[in-house]
Amino acid sequence: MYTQQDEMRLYEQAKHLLTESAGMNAEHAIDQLKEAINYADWKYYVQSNPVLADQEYDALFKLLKHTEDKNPELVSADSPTQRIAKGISERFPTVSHLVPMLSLDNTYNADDLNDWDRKCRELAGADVVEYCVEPKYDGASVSLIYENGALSRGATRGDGIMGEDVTINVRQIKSLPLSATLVAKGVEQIEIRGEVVIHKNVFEAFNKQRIAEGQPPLANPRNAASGTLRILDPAEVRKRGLSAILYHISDYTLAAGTTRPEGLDTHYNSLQWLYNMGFPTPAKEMKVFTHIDQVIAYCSEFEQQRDSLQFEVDGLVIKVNSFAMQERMGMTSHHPRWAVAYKFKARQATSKLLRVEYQVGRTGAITPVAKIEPVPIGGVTVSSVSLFNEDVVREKDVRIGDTVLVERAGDVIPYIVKPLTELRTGNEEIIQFPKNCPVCESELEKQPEEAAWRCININCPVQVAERMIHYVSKDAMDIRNLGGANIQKFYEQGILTDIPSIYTIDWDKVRALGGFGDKSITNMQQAIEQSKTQTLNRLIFGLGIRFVGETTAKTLASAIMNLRELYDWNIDKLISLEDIGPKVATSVADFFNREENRHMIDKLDAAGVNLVNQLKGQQPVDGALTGKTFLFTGTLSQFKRSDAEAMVEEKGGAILGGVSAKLNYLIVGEDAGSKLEKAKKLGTVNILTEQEFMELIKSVG
Ligand SMILES: NC(=O)c1ccc[n+]([C@@H]2O[C@H](COP(=O)([O-])OP(=O)(O)OC[C@H]3O[C@@H](n4cnc5c(N)ncnc54)[C@H](O)[C@@H]3O)[C@@H](O)[C@H]2O)c1
Ligand SMILES: [Zn+2]
Repeated sequence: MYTQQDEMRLYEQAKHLLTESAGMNAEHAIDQLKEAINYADWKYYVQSNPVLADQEYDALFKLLKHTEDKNPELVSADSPTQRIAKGISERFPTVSHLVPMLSLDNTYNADDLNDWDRKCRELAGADVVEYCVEPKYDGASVSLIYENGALSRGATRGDGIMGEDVTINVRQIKSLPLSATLVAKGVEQIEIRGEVVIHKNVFEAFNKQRIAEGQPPLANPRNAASGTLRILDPAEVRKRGLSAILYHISDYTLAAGTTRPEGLDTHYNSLQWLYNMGFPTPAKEMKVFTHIDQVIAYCSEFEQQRDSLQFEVDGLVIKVNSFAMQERMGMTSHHPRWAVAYKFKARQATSKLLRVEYQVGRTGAITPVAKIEPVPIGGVTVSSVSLFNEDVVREKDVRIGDTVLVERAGDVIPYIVKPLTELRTGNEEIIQFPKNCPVCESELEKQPEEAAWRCININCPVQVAERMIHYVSKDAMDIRNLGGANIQKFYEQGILTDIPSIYTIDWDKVRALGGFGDKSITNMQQAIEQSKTQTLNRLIFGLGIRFVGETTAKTLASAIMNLRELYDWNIDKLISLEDIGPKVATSVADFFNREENRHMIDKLDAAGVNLVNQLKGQQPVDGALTGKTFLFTGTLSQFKRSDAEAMVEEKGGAILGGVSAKLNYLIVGEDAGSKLEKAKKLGTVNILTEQEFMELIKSVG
C-alpha cells in the first residue's frame, strides 16, 4: 500500500506539520494533514504497528479539525474527521454493525471538560445532567451479539459501519460468558460493546517472548490486544489470554409482549444489570456525578492510580447517564455527542537517536545510554534513555540515527520501545560496542553467560567512587551524611582514594573545600565512627562483591567468626552454604583471593572496623519463632524484605537462603518464580502471603 519512500516522506510530513503548520495555506495544510493521518491510521489499525505516539496523532487530528472548522468549505467526505478510521484487514469476512460503532471525542484538561459540559447541557436542554464516569480501557473495541441468550457474533469496529467477523476468536476470551439468562428477561437479541484488553503482566511476558524469537516488541497492550484478536489461529488466541470489559448496550430486541427490563433506563443501571448476569463490566469502577467539577476532580484523582491497575487505561470516559437524554443528543459521523474521553497525560513520543554513551558502574558493568533529541513525555523532557546492555541493543536492533518510540510510564525509567525501521534511510549506523573502558581504557571482558561487558580494572576511577558510594549506603555500612555527592567531590579532590580512606579523611582539607559547616563535619565524623561497629553481614555486603546481595552477605557472615576465615574457603565449601551456587561461590572465592582485597581488609582492620561475627556463639534469641525457618521471595509490597527478616530474627526465627526440606515458611510477594514452584513441589513448606505473614507475626506477639 505504501512504499518505504512513501512511509519516510509521510512520517517527516507528520513531524513537520506538528511544528510548522502555522503559516501554511489552509487548503494545502488540510491535504497534507489528511495524507499524514491516513497513513498513521493504516499503520495503527491495519498493521497494529504505530509510527506516531498517540499524542502526536491526536495533535494532528485536532489541527485538522481546527483548520476545517475555520474553513468549512474545505471539508470533504473522505476527511478522517468525518469517519472512523479504516480498520479492516482482508483476513476475516466483514459484517455490518447493527448500529454504527463510533470513536470518542477527546478532551485533555479541565477547560475542555467544562466546554463539553456546557454543550451537553445545551443539547440535553437541562440545567443538571447526570454523568457516569468509567475507565477508558486501552484495547480493541468489539461488538458482541447474543441471540436467545447465546453469544452468536463478535466483530471488530472496523470502519464503524462494517467490522471483521472474529466470532471464533472472541469465543476464546475466558471472561466472556458464552450464554446468559437473557431470555428469562425477555431479551431476544442484544448487541453489547466493549474492549478486548490484555493484562499488563501478560503483555510483558508476551513481548519478552517476541524479543527472544527475534521479533520486535509491540508498542503497547492495545496493539497486542487488537493484533491478537485478528490472528487466524484460535488456539493461539486462547493461549495469549485476552480479557474483555463491556461498557455499552447499543441495541436490543424484546420478545413480543415483554416490557423493558428494569435497569435499561440509564447507563449506570444497564452495566449493573449486565454485571449481575455475569458479564464483565466496570460495575465496580464507575461513578455517577451531577456536576462537572466533581467529574474533573475524580479524573485527576484517578490518573494518579493509573499504574496500579491491571489493565492499561489511557483515560476516563464520561457519559450522559440517562438513555433518554443520550437519544436526544445523538451523534456526529465520528462520535456520539453524549460521551467524551478524558485522556491522561501522554507517555510515549518519537525522537531521534543521536549517539550512544557508555557508563561504568560499581562492578565495572558497562551500560549503554542513548542520547536522543529531547522530547517532552508525561511532563518531563527526556534526552537520555538507558539501553541496558548489548543484548538489548541487538534484540531491538536500534541504530544510531534511528527514529525511536520512547515510553516513560509512571516511576519507570524511560525506555526505547522500538526503532521505527520503516523510516530508515540507510544511513543509520549499527551500534559498535566499545572494546575498552571509556574511563580507564582497560580492555573490556564478557563472561559467556552474562549480558554486560565489564571493565575488570579494580582501580578504574568510576568504579572506585561507585564502590565507596555503595559501602556507605543505607543497607551496607549506613554512613549517613557522607552521600554520593560528597564522595564524588572528595574523590575528585584526592581526599578519598578507596574504601579504607573513608576512615582517614583529612578534615582540614574538607574544611578548605568550603561549603561544609562544623555541624555537618561533626555529623559525618560521627557516622563514620559508628560504622566501625556495624555487623559483619553489613560489612560483607558493603565490600561490593559481585552477586553478593544482602541475603548472601548474611549467609556468609553467619558461617564464620572472622572475615579473614573466608580467605581459606574454596568454591566447594562455599557452595555447601544455603543459597550459594557456583556463580556466587566463584565470585566470592575470587574476591578473597585477590591480594588488593586482602590489603583493603587489613586497612579496614587497622582503622578499627569490626571484622568479627559478634552474634556467633551467642545463644540464639529465644522467641516465639525459635526453631522455625523463613524465606521471602518475589516483590514484596507491604514491607521491606530486610525489615521483615529482622522481625523474624527478633523472635528467634532463622532466614534461609533457599527452598529445602529445612524450610518452614515461604512468604511470597508479586511475581514469585522458581522458589515458589519448588516449595509447592516439596509440599512441606507453608506458603504465606504478605498479609498472612503479618498475621503470624502479630499472633506470636
Ligand atoms: N499513534 C498513532 O499513529 C495512532 C493512529 C491512529 C489512532 N491513534 C490513537 O487512537 C485514537 C483513536 O482511536 P479510537 O477511535 O479507538 O479512539 P479512542 O481510543 O480515543 O477512543 C474511542 C475508543 O475507546 C474505547 N473505549 C475504552 N473504554 C471505553 C469506555 N468505557 N466507553 C466507551 N469507549 C471505550 C472504545 O474502543 C472506543 O472505540 C487516537 O486518539 C489516537 O490516540 C493513534
Ligand atoms: Zn575502567
